[in-house]
Amino acid sequence: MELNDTTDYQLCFACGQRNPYGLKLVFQLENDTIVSDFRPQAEHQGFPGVIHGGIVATILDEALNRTTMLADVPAWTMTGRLDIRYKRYVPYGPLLRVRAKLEMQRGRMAQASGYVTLAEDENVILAQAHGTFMALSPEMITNLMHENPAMRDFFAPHAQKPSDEVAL
Ligand SMILES: CCCCCCCCCCCCCC(=O)SCCNC(=O)CCNC(=O)[C@H](O)C(C)(C)COP(=O)(O)OP(=O)(O)OC[C@H]1O[C@@H](n2cnc3c(N)ncnc32)[C@H](O)[C@@H]1OP(=O)(O)O
Repeated sequence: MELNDTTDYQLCFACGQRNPYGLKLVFQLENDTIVSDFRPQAEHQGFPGVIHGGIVATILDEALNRTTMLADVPAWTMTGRLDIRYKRYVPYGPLLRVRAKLEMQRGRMAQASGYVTLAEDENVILAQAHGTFMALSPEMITNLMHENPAMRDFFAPHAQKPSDEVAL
């Protein structure tokens, strides 16, 4: 199962390795959870020494989103709802870890939860989140593949063969 974009797109703000302004997160599967370590840069601060809450939200959003790849029917999803509790300020300096798990999937909807912690001690929970995610519609996937042929492999389980493709 491919958790990271290896196509020539790679512009996602959170995970795109070609996005010069992005966070360049790389995800791994670990015991049914999605994990990524992240070392914030100076530009990710809000208050001095404090990582901006929007950056923390992005990390959680992206990790929770990835858990839908662990569903019985893996799917790429859009975030419908994201609830975050910022428990402690996220410090600029130490390596951080985000870990997320799939809570449930029903039809096109999935729910997931996760944490941002210090990488060296996952007992130090800095922020936690719960979210609802909706599988991309077949029409949206077809459009994405039409506009970005490299995504065909990425979405292969859902892909229509070229001969099936409807004129857009
Ligand atoms: C090569 C590939 C590379 C890929 C790039 C790398 C990966 C990048 C990954 C990036 C990841 C980045 C992540 C991002 O940044 S994703 C971007 C941020 N999110 C969005 O832009 C989403 C915008 N909203 C929508 O598109 C639609 O509203 C969605 C898709 C969410 C639903 O619209 P849809 O038309 O599908 O459904 P419906 O409206 O008919 O509703 C049907 C039912 O579904 C349930 N429901 C619906 N909404 C919610 C909700 N909010 N909470 C709870 N439940 C919800 C509810 O039961 C509802 O029934 P009812 O209650 O109405 O009766």
